[in-house]
Order: sequence, then C-alpha cells, then structure tokens
Amino acid sequence: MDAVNKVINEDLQKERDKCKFNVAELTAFLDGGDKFTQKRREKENRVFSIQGLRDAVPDEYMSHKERYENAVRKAVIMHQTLGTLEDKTLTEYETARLALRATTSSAIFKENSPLMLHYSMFANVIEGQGDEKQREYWLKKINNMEIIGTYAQTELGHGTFIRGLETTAEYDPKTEEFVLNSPKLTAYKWWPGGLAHTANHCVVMAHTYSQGKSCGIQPFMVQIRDLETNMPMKGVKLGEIGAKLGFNTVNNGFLGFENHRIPRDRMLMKNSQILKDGTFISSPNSKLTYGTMVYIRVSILGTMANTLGRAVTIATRYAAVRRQSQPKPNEPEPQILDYVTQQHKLFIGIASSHAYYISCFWLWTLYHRVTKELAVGNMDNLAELHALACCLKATTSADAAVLVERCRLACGGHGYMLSSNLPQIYANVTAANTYEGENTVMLLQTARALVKAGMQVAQGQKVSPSMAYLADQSKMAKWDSSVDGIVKGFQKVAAGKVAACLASLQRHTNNGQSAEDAWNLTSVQLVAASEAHARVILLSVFKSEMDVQTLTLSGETRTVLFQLVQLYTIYWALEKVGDLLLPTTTTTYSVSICDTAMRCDGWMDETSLFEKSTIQTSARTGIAGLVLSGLVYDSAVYPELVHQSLTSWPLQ
Ligand SMILES: CCCCCCCC/C=C\CCCC(=O)SCCNC(=O)CCNC(=O)[C@H](O)C(C)(C)COP(=O)(O)OP(=O)(O)OC[C@H]1O[C@@H](n2cnc3c(N)ncnc32)[C@H](O)[C@@H]1OP(=O)(O)O
Ligand SMILES: Cc1cc2nc3c(=O)[nH]c(=O)nc-3n(C[C@H](O)[C@H](O)[C@H](O)COP(=O)(O)OP(=O)(O)OC[C@H]3O[C@@H](n4cnc5c(N)ncnc54)[C@H](O)[C@@H]3O)c2cc1C
Repeated sequence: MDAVNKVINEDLQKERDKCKFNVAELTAFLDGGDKFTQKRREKENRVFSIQGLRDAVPDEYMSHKERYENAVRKAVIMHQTLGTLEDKTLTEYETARLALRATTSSAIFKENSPLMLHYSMFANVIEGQGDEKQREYWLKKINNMEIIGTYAQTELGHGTFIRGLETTAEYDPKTEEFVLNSPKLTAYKWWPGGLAHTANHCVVMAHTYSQGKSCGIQPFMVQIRDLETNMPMKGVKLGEIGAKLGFNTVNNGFLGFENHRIPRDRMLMKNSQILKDGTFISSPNSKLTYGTMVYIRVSILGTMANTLGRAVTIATRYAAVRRQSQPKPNEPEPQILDYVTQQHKLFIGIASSHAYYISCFWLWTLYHRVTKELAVGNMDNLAELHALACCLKATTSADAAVLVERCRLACGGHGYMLSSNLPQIYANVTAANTYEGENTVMLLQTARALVKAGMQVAQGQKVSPSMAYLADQSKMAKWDSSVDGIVKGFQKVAAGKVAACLASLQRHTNNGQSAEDAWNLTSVQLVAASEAHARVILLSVFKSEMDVQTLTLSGETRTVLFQLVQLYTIYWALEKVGDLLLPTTTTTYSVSICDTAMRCDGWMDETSLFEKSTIQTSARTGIAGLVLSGLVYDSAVYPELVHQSLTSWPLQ
C-alpha cells in the first residue's frame, strides 16, 4: 500500500510544485479576504474533524430507511458543531458570501441533509414574508432548532404554475381562523424537502379566499407534526414521495390537508394582510410573495460553483495521478493530464467554477441592494433582479450538469464508481435544472424582459443596465481576438436574437395568431435569446470583475485568473461560433471569427490563438496547478478526501 500511496502523492506533488501563483493569495481573493479564509477554514476543520460524520458503511449499501436515519444522525452532529450559522460580526452580504464558500465543506453534508430546506428556504421565507412580530417570534425558534421546517409550494399537479396551486386557505371570520384543504389529489403538496418525516412546521403556499373572493397565493406558517410525538396533526396527511435520482436523504415528502384549522396570525403578513373581519389588503406587488425563490436562484449560482469545483477537483487530481497508454515508444505511460483532449475536458470546468463564483457574488450585491430598496417600497430594480436570477440560474445549472458529467467521463471506469463521488455530485447538480424554477420556464421569464427591453429600445427608451447593450447600434469592430472583442460579439448575437424574436412575434400576430400563440410559436427562439443574454452577462461580469478586483493581486495570480477568463471566453466563442458567424454580426467580424475558429481547432496547440499568449505554454501548469494546489476547492480536507477516494478506487 505504501508503494501505491507514494506513486499517487509523487505525481500529485510534482504538479503542485509547478504552480506559479500564490495559492494563499488566490484563496483569500475567492473568499473575500484573509479573515474569511480563516473563518471558513475554522468551520471546515470543525466539520471534517468529526469522526461521527464518516459513514461506517458506504451509504449506497444501506437501505432507504437506514440512509435517512444516518443522515438525521449526521444532521444533528452538524448542527451541534456549527450551531447557528450566524456570525454577528459579519454584514448580511459577507454572511451570504461566506455561506456560499463555506458550503464547500458543509455542502457535502448539508445539501443531502433532511434539514436542507430548513436552512436554505424555511428561515428565508419567514425573513422575507413575515411581518415584524412574526419574524421576531419564529426566527428565534428556527435558529435554535425548536422547530424544524420546510417550504411547501409545489403540488402533485403544479410546480411551475404557482397561480394554479390548488391547496386552499379559506378565512373564517367567526373563529378568526383559516381552514386549509387539499380538495383533490393533485392539490397534495409534493416534493418539499424534509416534509416526509423531519419537518414539524412548514410554510404552505395556498390559494387564499376571504369574503367569498380569491386573494391569490399567500404564505402560511403551519404546524404539521406534534412536537412531542412527531405524529401528524389532526387533518394533516404526510408521507415520503419515494426514491429519486439523487438527494435520497433529503426526505422529500407529500402533504394533504382535510379541514385543518390555523389561527389568522399564521398567514405571513409582511406583503399582504387579511384583517380580523376578513378584509384583504393586497401586496403592493403580488410577486413579492415569490421573493424566497429569487433568493435561492441567486444562491444556486454559488452552489453550482461549489459543486462543479468539487467535481473538477476530483477529476483533475485523478488526471494527474492516472497514467495510461504509450504514445512514445520506450517512454513511461504519461499522466492523462498531458493529453490535450483531457485538458480540453477539464479546464473549462475550472474556469466555469470561477466564473460562477464571480457572477454569484456580483448578483448577491444586486440582490442585497434590491432587498433594501424593496424594504422602503422601491420596486424599480425588482424586474432586473428577477430576469438576471432566472437566466443565470438556468444557464449555470445547465452548464454545470454537462461539465460535471464530463468530469465523470474524464475519469474513465473509475468515474463510474460511486466511491469517486462523481455520480452523486452529478445526481445533485442536475436537479438544479428542475428545482427552484424549471430551466426552460426560467429562460422564458427572462425572455419576457428581453422582449420588453427590445421594444423600449425601438422606441428610444432607456432599458435596465444589464440589457443596455441592446441599444448599441455600433458596427462590430474588426475581430481582435480579445476577450472584450468576443463579449462584444456575444452582445451582437443576443441583440440579433432578441430582434429576431420581436420580428417573429410580429409576424405571427400579423398572421392573426393571438399574443399567447405567437409567444408559444416563438418560444424556442425566445429561450435561445435568453441563453445568449445569460452568456453576455457571464462573460462580461467575469471579465469586468476581474479587471477591477485583481488590481491588488500579484502578477502571477492575476495572470492565472486572466487565463481563466480568456479560456472561458474563447471556449464559448468556439461553442457558439455558429451564432457568431450569423449575418447579425458584421461581415468583417464573421470572417475574422471564422479564421480564429479554424486556428483554434487545435485547442492550445502551437498554431492556436494562444500562441502569442502565455496560456498555451503555462496552461498545462498554470490552470491545472490552480486545482492541484487545492485552490479551486481550497480545503485542507480535499486532498485527504480525494486521496482516500483515489486509494480506495481499484488501481491499475
Ligand atoms: C446548503 C446547500 C444547499 C444546496 C442546494 C441548494 C438549495 C436547494 C433548495 C431548495 C430545493 C428546491 C426548492 C423548490 O424547488 S421551491 C419551489 C420552486 N418553484 C418555482 O420556482 C416555481 C416557478 N414558477 C414561478 O416562479 C412562476 O409560476 C412563474 C413561472 C414566474 C410564472 O408566474 P406568473 O404566472 O404569476 O407570472 P407571469 O409569467 O405571468 O409574469 C407576471 C409578471 O411577474 C413577474 N415575475 C414573475 N415572477 C417574479 C419574481 N419572482 N420576482 C419578480 N417578478 C416576477 C414577471 O416578470 C412578469 O412581469 P412582466 O412585467 O413581464 O409582466
Ligand atoms: C430535487 C428536488 C427538490 C425539490 N424541492 C422542493 C421543495 O423543497 N419545495 C417545493 O415546493 N418544491 C420542490 N421541488 C419541486 C420543483 O420546484 C418543481 O419540480 C419545479 O418547479 C418544476 O415544476 P414541475 O415539477 O411541476 O415541472 P413542470 O412545470 O410540469 O415541467 C415539466 C415540463 O413542462 C415544461 N413547461 C412547464 N410550464 C411551461 C411553460 N409555461 N412554458 C414552456 N414550458 C413549460 C417545462 O419546461 C418542463 O419541460 C423540488 C424538485 C426537485 C427535483
């Protein structure tokens, strides 16, 4: 066994020794500063030092029930170790940023936890939907685990269409209570994490009626289990929805009501209210009720960064230690990391993980600004936040699922082993394409905003900052192969697609189609326009944030970060070269792209676009070094975990 460990460490160490940048400096940069790195590491080391978190038997050999019980056991340990996550010395933004990076460690245990929804949505929905008195009363109980909750919105019959939800809450002024019912099987809540056996409270989104009139979808705090016996309350039916592709310890369940009565003050009344006599006071904006979903969509960018970061760390380290084939006679088998095809599979994952981090922190800043504006009744930037959260959640989760699967494939047979952890990471990441807003639906939401912005541009009106490029009528400058040049190209592509959608909508309505049918007939183009817009945001934010945020970093660290920006940008230029060649861009631009695309075919070979830049010579060491130095996932734990999973893998 020693000989084997020595071979693995030797190769891994050799790669790490080639790293040319300051690992500590880049770690602190990603964490938001040295103080955050220290706080994060303290949290991670506390978690990973707990022996009780290690499974006696791999959980894939446990029954469904045993896996759940094991997950509850670990969730309790996690909570006892981490306590309330609150660190009163941090601002709200800093707390969010630390939580995103710190989930690197706790994500492994928390994202598969029966308490996932308690931590991720239950507290947030009370924060966002409860009035002052309700926040004061419930948040204390939530933070010290006096109650365990979840977010119950989706039903068997409806997930996307919230206005179609069938659970009802009818106000009874005689008793000043709401009566909850699930009138049909399709009205049963279906999916909420922790609902099956773990949560004893939940926020229920229900179609509310008072004085014989609909009051739309409103949030209610509902106790569903007895706190002593943990048995369902009277008029409450609960159960497990069954085995899934992943998240099999999150305890997703179903919930039905039969004349279940709750006091009036259980309606969360920050945005809308129902008075004692049944008078309904509606929210200034009915979509404020959807606020928690925006919060989770923003955090999903960070979850995708972490999840992809974990997968590409495992795959790149494997590529450093796996030796295979003999392209040169009489020479030792090379590390598979030396194959350019292997670099092509993995380096985009490293670059994307960093791009998602940077975009997530950028979007968090907007989220916190808009949340403060909403608190004083200013709704001006809510639509922009919603549009960005929708298309970025959809695009990062779709890309991350593809890239995590690519990491698995890059590890050959060993990637197919559950002991690699890559199948489990894939099962979790692909769920993000569906939860918190199915991706197609999310892209169509952003398309609504893009079509509206396209029409405003046509009328010479100002549009939101993220869509201002739609108004840029300048011709494309000659292709200069710079990142800014490519970003400009993507802006032209997105503007062209939005214009094409407007023309298509117009054509269909001119042919007598209703607005709804015209929208449906154009919807494939609308999704493509929304994806193109998301690509503009991801590329431009990655570049602009790096321009600003890296000024204080050392030369080598700035170099490797800009190599990631360059790789990410040119990768997507090649992926979408068909769009970039479309007539919507100027001829000069098209020809130059075509020329570059052909020169890039070799992808980092001598004739590539990178020949003048350092990327071709140092990419192998620079970018790979980023991972092998433990940076992409800087956690003292990972080498050990990865080493352990590597050593437990069947070796050649
Ligand atoms: C610790 C580790 C954690 C790791 C794991 C991560 C955490 C995982 C956590 C949870 C798991 C998943 C939990 C869930 O899935 S909860 C359920 C999520 N469900 C959804 O997201 C449902 C999606 N559907 C909707 O949001 C809506 O139905 C809709 C698709 C937006 C349609 O709504 P509606 O029909 O009312 O609206 P319209 O399309 O007609 O649009 C009307 C206008 O409203 C604007 N709008 C819509 N939504 C919002 C919003 N949220 N905020 C602001 N504005 C909004 C929309 O833009 C329209 O405006 P316009 O001006 O165009 O008219
Ligand atoms: C792992 C996981 C955890 C979850 N946790 C929770 C939770 O804790 N709480 C909770 O409330 N929910 C939860 N959900 C449910 C989740 O939010 C829904 O699955 C999601 O909102 C999609 O709704 P749906 O399943 O009804 O799919 P549907 O909306 O039925 O989508 C099916 C197909 O129809 C298409 N479609 C639907 N509407 C449109 C449209 N208007 N235009 C074009 N195409 C459309 C979609 O694009 C998709 O291809 C979870 C789901 C998963 C997978």
